[in-house]
Amino acid sequence: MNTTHDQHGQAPALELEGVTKIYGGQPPVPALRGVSFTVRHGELVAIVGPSGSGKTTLLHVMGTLERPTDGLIRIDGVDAAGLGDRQLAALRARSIGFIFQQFFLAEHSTALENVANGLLYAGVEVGERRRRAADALDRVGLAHRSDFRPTKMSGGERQRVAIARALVGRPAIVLADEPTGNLDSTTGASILELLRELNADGATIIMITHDGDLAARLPRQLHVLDGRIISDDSGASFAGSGAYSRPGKAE
Ligand SMILES: Nc1ncnc2c1ncn2[C@@H]1O[C@H](COP(=O)(O)OP(=O)(O)OP(=O)(O)O)[C@@H](O)[C@H]1O
Repeated sequence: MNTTHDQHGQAPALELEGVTKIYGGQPPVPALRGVSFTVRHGELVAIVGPSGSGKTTLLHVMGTLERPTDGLIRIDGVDAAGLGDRQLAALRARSIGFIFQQFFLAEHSTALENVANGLLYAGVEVGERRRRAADALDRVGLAHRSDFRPTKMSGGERQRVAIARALVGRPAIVLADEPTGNLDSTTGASILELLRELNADGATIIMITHDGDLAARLPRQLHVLDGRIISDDSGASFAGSGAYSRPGKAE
């Protein structure tokens, strides 16, 4: 596959071409069956499908947490298949931010320490890590909670800390796995709005969800069924104000 650079010579944030994933066993389970798509810098994309359709497998493969059985993955123009495990871990630390339904915060560390730890493997010295973490907490509206531990925070606040941690290294892509799944609908809506604001500010975000209504609120939806992308809908109308609409951005 040849990387398609845009008019500024920039490679896409993420490219998948003919990706398959077959889990071994008797019988083998084909979880992904020839998945191809491109996500450009600055996009906000939902990957939506029912339980068992392959979303989690796709997230793991996009995030280089698992290698595909076949096919190509490029992160910011870098071919993941050509990298050994240590180089892949370095690419992941530099280029990918993760947000999970269960937050996965260190309970005994403060919000600031949790976010600063997002830079542990990026070769940034400790003072700078803390400065950038404070900035990231400010971006998610939690500057006043820097010294709180997650145990003293609401679910929505915990997810904001996790989002700050994912964004603190300014990765090429942020992968969010059901980020509102553990939250009530009002808090979930505010987290979705935050993701839209961060995207309007330049972050490239891919959100996995089983919730079609949630997906419909993002500018592009990739529908997954039985390990295949069955549709790629761009330019859907926004349920919100439209302030973050990016007409012509998603192709
Ligand atoms: N480690 C594994 N070993 C064997 N089969 C697996 C494994 N992980 C997932 N599968 C199978 O691969 C298919 C896709 O699973 P996957 O978890 O990716 O779907 P999903 O869309 O994320 O589902 P959910 O929304 O329920 O989490 C399913 O048939 C599942 O049973």
